[in-house]
Amino acid sequence: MKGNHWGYGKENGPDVWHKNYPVALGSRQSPIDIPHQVSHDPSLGPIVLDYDHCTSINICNNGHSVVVNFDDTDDRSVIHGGPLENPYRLSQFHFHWGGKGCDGSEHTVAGNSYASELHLVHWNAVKYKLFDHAAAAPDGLAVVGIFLETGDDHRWLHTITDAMYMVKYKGSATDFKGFNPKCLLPSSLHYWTYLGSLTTPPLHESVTWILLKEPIAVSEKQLGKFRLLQFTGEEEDQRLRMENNFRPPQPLKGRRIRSSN
Ligand SMILES: CCCCCCc1ccc(S(N)(=O)=O)cc1
Ligand SMILES: [Zn+2]
Repeated sequence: MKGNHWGYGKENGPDVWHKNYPVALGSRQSPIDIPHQVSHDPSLGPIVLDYDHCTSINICNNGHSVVVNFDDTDDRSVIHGGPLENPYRLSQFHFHWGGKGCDGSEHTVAGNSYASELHLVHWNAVKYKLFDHAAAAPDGLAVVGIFLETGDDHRWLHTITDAMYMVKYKGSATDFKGFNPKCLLPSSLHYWTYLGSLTTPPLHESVTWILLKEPIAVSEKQLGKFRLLQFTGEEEDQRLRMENNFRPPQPLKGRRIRSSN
């Protein structure tokens, strides 16, 4: 049996990650709860997502989530503005979700969870040569978080859920070209922002979080397709349904959360 790798089960879940990743008990961990009252910062400009020339490459199951990877060898898809001092390159996006009828977002808003949370992961290629370097630096990453709530079918999400049959097992991947994540954005780009961390090991405290206030609607049927995925590989005896792959909110430890208008 391979080492006790981290996961979301009883034996290897968020409550024990600190054993192998002591930063789990650090001072800028994510996710967090966004309280009712957040200071509005008029100096915070709008976030700009320049994804018109983005190039998606593939969709894969990494044993923790379903991930769509992008070509980030140049500045073809970047975000800038808002709290960011540089443009940050889009590297990948992925989701976190719950079980049947259970919520699965990572961040919560005034104690309320959403059904799921989409993370658009970007890195500071101005200051760092490689994603892995940026992922370990305090100003290395910028992740845009979008809440998913259950409602009508999402007109563009089906292109992702339809591909999930091809990546059911951990370690599987398939081509996924021509997808522009702009189609997953809500109508308003109003956001909350704070300094935090990766929400999975290695839990590096390297993320400027930008959480969009407005959720997008997806249907229960579409969410159900996420749960066809498995944490386990095709060759493993255990068949573990991929669900509840979220870390609960962590202590704020005095951090300021700012709100765009
Ligand atoms: C040195 C390699 C680090 C790989 C970090 C991969 C990763 C990216 C984003 C997130 S999340 N859920 O905070 O958006 C978690 C993990
Ligand atoms: Zn994530």
